[in-house]
Amino acid sequence: MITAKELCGKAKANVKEANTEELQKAIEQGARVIDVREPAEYSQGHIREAVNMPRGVLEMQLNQHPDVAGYDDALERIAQKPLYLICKTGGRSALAAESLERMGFNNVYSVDGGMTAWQEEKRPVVAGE
Ligand SMILES: O=S(=O)([O-])[S-]
Repeated sequence: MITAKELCGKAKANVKEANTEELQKAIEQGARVIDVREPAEYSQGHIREAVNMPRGVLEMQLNQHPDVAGYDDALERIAQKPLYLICKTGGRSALAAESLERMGFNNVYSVDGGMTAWQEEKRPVVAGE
């Protein structure tokens, strides 16, 4: 048996991580951001450019991302740009990144420190849906 913290630690060791500085630059360059927290957490404060797809449904909903929804090759399209996953502190996003890598995505980053770091650094957030 391992704890959730250990599970996340193993995932973090397996995936590419980015810090908030790198995320901010990536957003400026057009990268996509998916916030994998639950809707109630997202609505309390999120990055303006982030689309909410909770970790529990991410793999199933990815082809419905607003940038690619409706295309037969939605997943191939979403894979064409770097994808940054963010959660509260970087645990769920690492698990989610691991899963997307298993689906064949190789340009996926988990944001280390998550929204906690983003907000501690006073980077901009918006509330609501
Ligand atoms: O997994 S978590 O960092 O959002 S608590």
